[in-house]
Amino acid sequence: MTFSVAVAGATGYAGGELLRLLLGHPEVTIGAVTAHSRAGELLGDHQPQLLPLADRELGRTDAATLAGHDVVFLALPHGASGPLAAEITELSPDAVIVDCGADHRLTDAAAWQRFYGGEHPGSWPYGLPELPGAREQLAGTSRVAVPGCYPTAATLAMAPALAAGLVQPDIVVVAASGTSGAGKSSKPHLLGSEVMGSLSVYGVGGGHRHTPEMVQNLTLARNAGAHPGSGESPRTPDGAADQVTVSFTPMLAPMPRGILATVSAPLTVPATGDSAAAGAPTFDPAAAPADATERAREIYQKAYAAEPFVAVLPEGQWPTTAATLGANTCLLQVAVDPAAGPTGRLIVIAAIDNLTKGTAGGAVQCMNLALGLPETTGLPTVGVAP
Ligand SMILES: NC(=O)C1=CN([C@@H]2O[C@H](COP(=O)(O)OP(=O)(O)OC[C@H]3O[C@@H](n4cnc5c(N)ncnc54)[C@H](OP(=O)(O)O)[C@@H]3O)[C@@H](O)[C@H]2O)C=CC1
Ligand SMILES: CC(=O)N[C@@H](CCC(=O)OP(=O)(O)O)C(=O)O
Repeated sequence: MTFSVAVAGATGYAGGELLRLLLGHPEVTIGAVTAHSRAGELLGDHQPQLLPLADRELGRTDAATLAGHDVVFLALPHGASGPLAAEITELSPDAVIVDCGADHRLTDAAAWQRFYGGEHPGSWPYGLPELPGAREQLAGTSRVAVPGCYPTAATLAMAPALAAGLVQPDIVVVAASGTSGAGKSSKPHLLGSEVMGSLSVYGVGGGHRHTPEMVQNLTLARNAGAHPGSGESPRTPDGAADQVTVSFTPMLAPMPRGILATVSAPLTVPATGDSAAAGAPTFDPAAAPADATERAREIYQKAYAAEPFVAVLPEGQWPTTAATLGANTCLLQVAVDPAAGPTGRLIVIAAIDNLTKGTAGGAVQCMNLALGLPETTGLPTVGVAP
């Protein structure tokens, strides 16, 4: 038996990548493919890379067209998926709905209000299976909120260090993204002549809407590590004070896809090995390797040993976006700068393809979990390099 899937937003970048992956998925058949301004046109006119679907007519993005499928992927602008999901559910109560947009990612209504505005649409199970507890929530779910692309890279980069108590909860993220992250609709700052041959920043000073998502994920990772049912008390009696802080600076890189993130935080224990420093590490510095970078590598290798899509590269190798293109992978490398600040600083480099592990690949990974399929079904781990 195969599962029928529909893709709303099939003319967009996320929709196109979803269809590329779904065409190679052995357990699904592709049903409705829908669009907004291009409804009624042929998919092949907008996604020429999807040759087997070139003659498919684009349907309208409405509940009637999307109902009757086992799975519906929504790859629509922010705000469009909440009401549509409710209408689809009325017609197809058992459908699995996977939302690639931001509408259902945040649990904190105040953060939603501040960064997105309008009424908080509520939160759905968060689609990053590698986050503590998430895989269990996603198994058999009928709702998935696919993470933002930058939060995927930043969370995978820093969660193990926070969970292990290796770093203080004071995180700095600087990440460069390819232009497809901004979607297909033309924007003046994304014209070829503005982007080519130039690297630029935006959302500087805490203004980017992915900041609260990173805070949410990294706080969860830290707390999961701090007291994972061991009877240990939380680090502070006041839950809010336990929150991780994130300073995030995004950059636009002159390339179509890929994210390279540099994520760093001060160590809890000085890199030189003096264990009398601030923080309450759950790892044992006395039993860990003397070299701080080696210590960090050990924590990351252990954290991701069983993860099919996250790899800590061999010592001396650094992640590149090219090595992840088209693959549902996140490549990591860690280093400690012992001279940075009083304790030294952990630096983690993460590379993903924003459209694959950063959106559509992550979405298919979650669909697999929701449907009870092996998590890796239909997902490439081999990148297209150079
Ligand atoms: N690009 C990325 O790297 C990532 C994207 N996402 C999320 O995925 C979603 C889609 O992004 P992306 O593919 O990049 O965007 P695009 O701009 O490339 O595509 C948008 C799609 O939505 C359709 N659409 C436009 N307006 C409406 C509307 N009012 N109602 C219904 N459908 C509409 C478009 O149809 P038509 O062409 O017919 O107008 C098109 O199919 C967004 O929520 C985005 O935040 C998440 C993570 C990363
Ligand atoms: C380069 C670029 O512009 N990237 C997008 C993020 C893409 C993404 O993850 O999207 P959503 O949160 O919108 O789903 C941005 O910074 O707004």
